Amino acid sequence: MDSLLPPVTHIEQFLSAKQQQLLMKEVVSYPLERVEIEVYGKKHLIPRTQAWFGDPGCDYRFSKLQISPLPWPAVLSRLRHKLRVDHHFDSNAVLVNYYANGHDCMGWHSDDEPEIVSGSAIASVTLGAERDFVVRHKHNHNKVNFALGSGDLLIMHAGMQQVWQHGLPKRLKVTEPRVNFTFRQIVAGFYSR
Ligand SMILES: O=C(O)CCC(=O)C(=O)O
Ligand SMILES: [Fe+2]
Repeated sequence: MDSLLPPVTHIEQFLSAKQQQLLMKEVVSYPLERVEIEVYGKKHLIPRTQAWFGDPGCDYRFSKLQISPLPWPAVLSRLRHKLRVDHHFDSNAVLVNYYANGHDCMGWHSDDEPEIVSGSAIASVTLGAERDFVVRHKHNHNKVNFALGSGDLLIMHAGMQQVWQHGLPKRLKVTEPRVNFTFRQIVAGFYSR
């Protein structure tokens, strides 16, 4: 696969204003954490906070940390259901990332961890401040920018993670928070035996 465009679908305003409001209200109660990760032997605090929700057994490994899922909160569970109904998108876990302002960010990576069902799609829902989500081809470095606004859905289709990386660069002029939810398909029990 050596295409010019990444295999993604961007659906603006997937969530209504009311749905966004309900979700934002719930996010305030999430136990968001700024975890410490080790990169090339050096410890860093991530430039954002996060929480991991999912079905039992859907553990996730982040740097050297193994994180067990918290049970699905009500509104997030409804959003998972809406993805299934509207887009036939099945997931059993979601990573919530909270970017307090444009100083918070996420570096280049692919969502290709071994506990993710190989070749599965990932659905990303955004709330709050609009931010650029940048995708680049692993080999030819072709870059594509998606301005993700509040309520938008971005589906990264099967096979994308093997060929493309993505990241959320700093945008120092942004003063408002942004929340992102990446719904994933995890191999349940991957780390428990
Ligand atoms: O915040 C975003 O839009 C990206 C999040 C992401 O790439 C991830 O959670 O792996
Ligand atoms: Fe990602």
